[in-house]
Amino acid sequence: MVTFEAVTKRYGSAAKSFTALDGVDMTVGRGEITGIIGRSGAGKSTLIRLVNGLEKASSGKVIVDGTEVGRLNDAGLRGLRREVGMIFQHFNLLSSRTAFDNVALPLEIAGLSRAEIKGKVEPLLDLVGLGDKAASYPSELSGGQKQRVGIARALATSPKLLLSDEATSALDPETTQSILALLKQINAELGLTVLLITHEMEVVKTIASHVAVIDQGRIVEQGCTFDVFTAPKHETTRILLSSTLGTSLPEWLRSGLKNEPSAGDRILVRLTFFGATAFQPLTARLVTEIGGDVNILAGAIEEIAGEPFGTLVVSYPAAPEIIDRANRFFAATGLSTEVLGYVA
Ligand SMILES: Nc1ncnc2c1ncn2[C@@H]1O[C@H](COP(=O)(O)OP(=O)(O)OP(=O)(O)O)[C@@H](O)[C@H]1O
Repeated sequence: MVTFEAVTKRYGSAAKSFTALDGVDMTVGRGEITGIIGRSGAGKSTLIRLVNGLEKASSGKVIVDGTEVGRLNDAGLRGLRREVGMIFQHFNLLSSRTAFDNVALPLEIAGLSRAEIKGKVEPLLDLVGLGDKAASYPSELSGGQKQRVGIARALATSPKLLLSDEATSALDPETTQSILALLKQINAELGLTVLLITHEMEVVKTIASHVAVIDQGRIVEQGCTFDVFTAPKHETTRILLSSTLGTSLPEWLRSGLKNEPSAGDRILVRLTFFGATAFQPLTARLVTEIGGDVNILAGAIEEIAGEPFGTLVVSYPAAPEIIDRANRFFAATGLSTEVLGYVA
């Protein structure tokens, strides 16, 4: 649905330019929800603004549904923006208009009659759960309700693609979840492709089937969310994920970690459970296997893109025969493990 081919975007003059995107190659599959994550200033907004033609690539191609955005004239860009809806962090509603009239705005601009507009806006307000708020002004709505109006407005022109620019960043966690559920529902029911940018890993983990990680204007990693989140390859991805998944070590453990064991030390190992191993009582078997002296130090089970994923940090004596027994057990069960270090 969207393809970036060697896209570079420079801001400023030739004499003093800043490269915001640097050779981006990326694909957003039709009907999928794709998340782009990255730190502040990584280039996320620039990337999304290239998709609806608010910015122009300095080189390379951005292709949306077969059309190269950089080649469109003004009329072409207006057409593109009817095909590409957008929602924003601060909703961008007109405070002088009711919920109904905010959703109606793009249809008024497109020249539809009042009856046609009514026929479109009412079902959209119902879809986003605001059928009874048509006459309310933005000041009378909660943040979540305002974003629902924003979503209805973005859908008014029946776009094929929805861009979301930090759409849940101003919302509390519960409201965030309800908005994400709505986006997921719209994606499933209308077959709408969704491209969202966020600095919240939780958002990507909850709804995106695919993810791209951007760092200093470059895509450093991309793929299925489950694969990228459970086996991140790039350091930036690991850092971004460390605060979200139960994969980070508590400070009290991290501060005492050594690279080499001394006599009597314990080894710290992170076990990762997913797929078939997620539902087996492997920890209990590990305890039996190595003779009982296993401590569970940290752990979490969560869902990534709808699949269970668990991590557990355990320690046991760093004696060679015990490490051997544990390693044989890990190999036999297919558990994914990582030695984190040694503690006294
Ligand atoms: N119009 C502009 N002129 C000059 N530099 C710009 C312009 N827009 C963005 N930049 C710079 O390009 C870089 C990428 O900005 P961008 O807004 O795309 O990042 P971002 O990942 O969306 O960040 P944030 O999450 O903070 O919004 C930043 O260093 C920013 O300062």
